[in-house]
Amino acid sequence: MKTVYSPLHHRRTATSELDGGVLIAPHERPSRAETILQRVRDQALGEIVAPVNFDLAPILRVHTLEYVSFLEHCWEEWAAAGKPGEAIPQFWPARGMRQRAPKDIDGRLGYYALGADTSITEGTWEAARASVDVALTAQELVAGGERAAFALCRPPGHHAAADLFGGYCFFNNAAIAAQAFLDQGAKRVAILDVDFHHGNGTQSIFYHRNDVLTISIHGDPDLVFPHFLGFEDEIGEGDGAGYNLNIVYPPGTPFSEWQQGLETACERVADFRPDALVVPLGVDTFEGDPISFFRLKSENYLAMGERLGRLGLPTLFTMEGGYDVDAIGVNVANVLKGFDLTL
Ligand SMILES: NCCCCCC(=O)NO
Ligand SMILES: [Mg+2]
Ligand SMILES: [Zn+2]
Repeated sequence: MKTVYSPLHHRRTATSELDGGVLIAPHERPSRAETILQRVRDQALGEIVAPVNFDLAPILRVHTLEYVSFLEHCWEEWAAAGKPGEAIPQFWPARGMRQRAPKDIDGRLGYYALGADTSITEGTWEAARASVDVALTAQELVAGGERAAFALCRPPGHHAAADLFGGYCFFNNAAIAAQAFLDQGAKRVAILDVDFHHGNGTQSIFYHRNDVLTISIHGDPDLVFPHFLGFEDEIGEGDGAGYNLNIVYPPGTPFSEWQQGLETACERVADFRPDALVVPLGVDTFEGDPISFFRLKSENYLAMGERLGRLGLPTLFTMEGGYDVDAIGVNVANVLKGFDLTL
């Protein structure tokens, strides 16, 4: 399958991530994308394609104008305020306070952030836009007849909601691509998130709709980020009731357990009869991942890809998490290889 990649991901090179009370070198770093790209090339998985540049219209089908404008101008406002470090939120509209975006940049950062783990830096806007272009270019390949395409997105997207950033995400690449399928005539799209973390942004974007089925298999939010969404009783609301499925697993879950969730998810996708499948592909389910607690092994990603391929659907993969940089290339390529075995 083809891979879409943009070197503009390098414009997102943050130097600080708040973790454990200190600022660390971010887990979500440029070497992740470069390692995956090298493995895709070494394995000759398919052509590497540069993205087409899209305007804001597809982004605004998912994200609010106020939020997009905040992201575009945040860094310049932060720098103009004379702040010494990277733009990191400190204050939130907590319970009992007014849920509105103030004028001050500190207040605006907290209003639009779901956590303090994700800084905004000079170049973040450009990299996030390019990551959307990568996803939309891959979506066009699939809509144009390719059985599957891999959007090597960086920064990732599945934690980003209509007006929220965090968990290293700014624009929800997978949601924007899913909406593009619908805007081009698809009746139903399924999103099956295999990242270790709950795709809270994706869930909330489509929570009241029945034209997008959102499924996520992830670590128990009672024990891990995003902490406040992703529980199994979240099934959708209104027209969307029954069109959201969360499958939650505990620490130490091996592939033999995890794949039962994948089977449940795939059967739900098949029942939904979508015109396209979007797979937010995080490989932080890996046993060596530094911030996660599942125990998948590299060879398991072949079986993961093969099961997804057996759905027989036009499929778009969007890169999400995975922070064992030594293993990320092998693990991502194994999903794509396993998928291609079913062609
Ligand atoms: N810094 C808190 C954890 C962020 C998780 C990022 C991720 O991999 N999401 O899928
Ligand atoms: Mg997931
Ligand atoms: Zn993740």
